[in-house]
Amino acid sequence: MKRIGILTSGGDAPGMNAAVRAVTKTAIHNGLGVVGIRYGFAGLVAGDFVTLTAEKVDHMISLGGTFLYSARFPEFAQEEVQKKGVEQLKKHDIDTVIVIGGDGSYHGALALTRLGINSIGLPGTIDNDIPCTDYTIGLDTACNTALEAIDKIRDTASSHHRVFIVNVMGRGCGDIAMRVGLASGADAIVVPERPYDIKEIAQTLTRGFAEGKDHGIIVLAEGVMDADEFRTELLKYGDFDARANILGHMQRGGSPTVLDRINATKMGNYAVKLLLDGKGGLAVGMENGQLETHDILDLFDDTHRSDETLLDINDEMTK
Ligand SMILES: Nc1ncnc2c1ncn2[C@@H]1O[C@H](COP(=O)(O)OP(=O)(O)O)[C@@H](O)[C@H]1O
Ligand SMILES: O=P(O)(O)OC[C@H]1O[C@](O)(COP(=O)(O)O)[C@@H](O)[C@@H]1O
Ligand SMILES: [Mg+2]
Repeated sequence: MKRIGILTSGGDAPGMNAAVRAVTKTAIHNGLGVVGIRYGFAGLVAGDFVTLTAEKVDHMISLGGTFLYSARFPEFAQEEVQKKGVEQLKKHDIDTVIVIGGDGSYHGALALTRLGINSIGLPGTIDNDIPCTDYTIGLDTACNTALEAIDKIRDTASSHHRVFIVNVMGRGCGDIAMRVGLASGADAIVVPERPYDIKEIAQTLTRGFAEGKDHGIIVLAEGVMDADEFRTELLKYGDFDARANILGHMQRGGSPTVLDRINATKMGNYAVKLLLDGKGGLAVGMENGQLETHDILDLFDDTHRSDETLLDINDEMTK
């Protein structure tokens, strides 16, 4: 093993830079070279490579986004395109790759391993939608950013006795909504993982206002439905003023939290050790704070399991 290539792919996530830094510093400590591949799999195929040094990654631990840039490059699903990527790696003496991204990016990591380049996947996505891990890099920062925004929305909601429907990211996964819903004291958390009764939510809020409540917050996962559509439906059954608010891409930015920095650093350090042991085709995850690995192939047959106890607790306090 000579040189590790590292790339970030799919949606960016706070902590990706911390993971790249950890990989670079660990690799250098072990006498290996590290090459940053810019723009995800698109840059891999184009040969957009940059040598990483300890100095280059030194201050990266606190920066949001990804300094290697990211891309969505669906063409990488085609084997002939993957082979072009492998040619580029061979040309640059890179024999192993670490891919930081979500479930889509793991397909790319597995394809590289099958073509002879041992690759390890690190879970870099705010969505927390990857099977066999209860944490993904960026989740904690995204939740804190959304929480801060909801706390502010609550101020204006109270002043005007309004209900706010706050749409948070997560694609088909409700984990961000479950976390920030509970942490913000939402009146309802609406996620794809669990059926909901919009009439019941509206009636509970109407009753709350009648009893002296001065605002309402509904945290809506983006995978359920559009926030405006939800508002229209809600107002059919409720007697109150309501506004819809989409938090959007702000949830992907910002300096990573302590948790995201520590976990990204642990995962980056671990990924290099796996490659040094000759491993490939593995995804690094975390369960109950402990690092774990799973065959990427097994992930594709599995689904992510959310901590639905958060919903149970919220339901018990709000219904
Ligand atoms: N089936 C696949 N085979 C190879 N590469 C893939 C495959 N699916 C996705 N990718 C690569 O991973 C990238 C990121 O995937 P995407 O689903 O957009 O985000 P994420 O990895 O964050 O879930 C894609 O743009 C593509 O380059
Ligand atoms: O940045 P885009 O292309 O608008 O995509 C938005 C999507 O990306 C995410 O922010 C992150 O998703 P991935 O990590 O799978 O790329 C989702 O929460 C959201 O649905
Ligand atoms: Mg994804």
